[in-house]
Amino acid sequence: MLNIKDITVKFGGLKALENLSFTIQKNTIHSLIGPNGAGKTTLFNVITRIIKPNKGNILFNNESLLNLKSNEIIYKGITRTFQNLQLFNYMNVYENILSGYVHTFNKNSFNDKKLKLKAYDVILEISELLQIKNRLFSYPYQLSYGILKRVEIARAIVSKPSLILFDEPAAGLNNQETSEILSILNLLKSKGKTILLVEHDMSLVMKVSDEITVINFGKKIAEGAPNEISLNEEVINVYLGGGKNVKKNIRNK
Ligand SMILES: Nc1ncnc2c1ncn2[C@@H]1O[C@H](COP(=O)(O)OP(=O)(O)OP(=O)(O)O)[C@@H](O)[C@H]1O
Repeated sequence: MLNIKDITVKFGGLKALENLSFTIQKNTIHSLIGPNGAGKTTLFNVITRIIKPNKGNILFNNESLLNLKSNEIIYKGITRTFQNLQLFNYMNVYENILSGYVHTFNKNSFNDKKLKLKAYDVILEISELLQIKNRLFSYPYQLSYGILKRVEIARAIVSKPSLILFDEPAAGLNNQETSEILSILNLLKSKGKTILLVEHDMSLVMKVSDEITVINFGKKIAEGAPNEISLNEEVINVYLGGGKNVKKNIRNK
């Protein structure tokens, strides 16, 4: 479904990504892991056309994404969530979710009653799925971080994308909220979605992933199923074996 082909991104003298290639199969949960600064968010920014790579290509269903502008990606069926919440604080939950849907409107159809009703139906369906229906008219400052994460997911899926990029959905969440994220990811997969997940919570990654790609300093160092990755010596050395992430994993178990 998504072919990342030989991507290199340079920031001045720093190679944030170097000849990175991997493929995400349709209707799978594919995780991208690696230490801080490995290049994970940079790859999300390349896929969503925020950053232009110096080299390589990204093919989505065999079509290059590099010919598109950032705001055209959604029409191809690709959406994302952000590492730090990017909700509109002056909008209520309904309006925030609607902001992920308005690309189907144009300036002549903004007052079209039928379209508004359709948007209402879709938002209701999505908010029911994510169990935030009773929060639709609350404002972000009134909600817990866990609920806000779900609102952001609702906004990302309201356009019915086929590929969703999740940038650290469990960051800052407690165990209960993290297990809700696990259920949401599995639910989306059961509905036919394909997911690219960037996440530091290894307990979540190991439980939810079909395939894992590991990068370090912008280069792929391993790829495989969770059981293979958790036994891979290089991955253990550079990422799983010590420091901050291990502490995080223990905290999240
Ligand atoms: N706009 C930029 N300008 C210069 N350097 C950047 C820029 N964006 C990222 N970098 C650098 O590129 C490297 C990769 O960063 P990136 O944010 O992609 O890592 P990451 O794997 O997502 O890290 P984390 O797990 O901490 O979120 C880092 O060394 C970072 O400092």
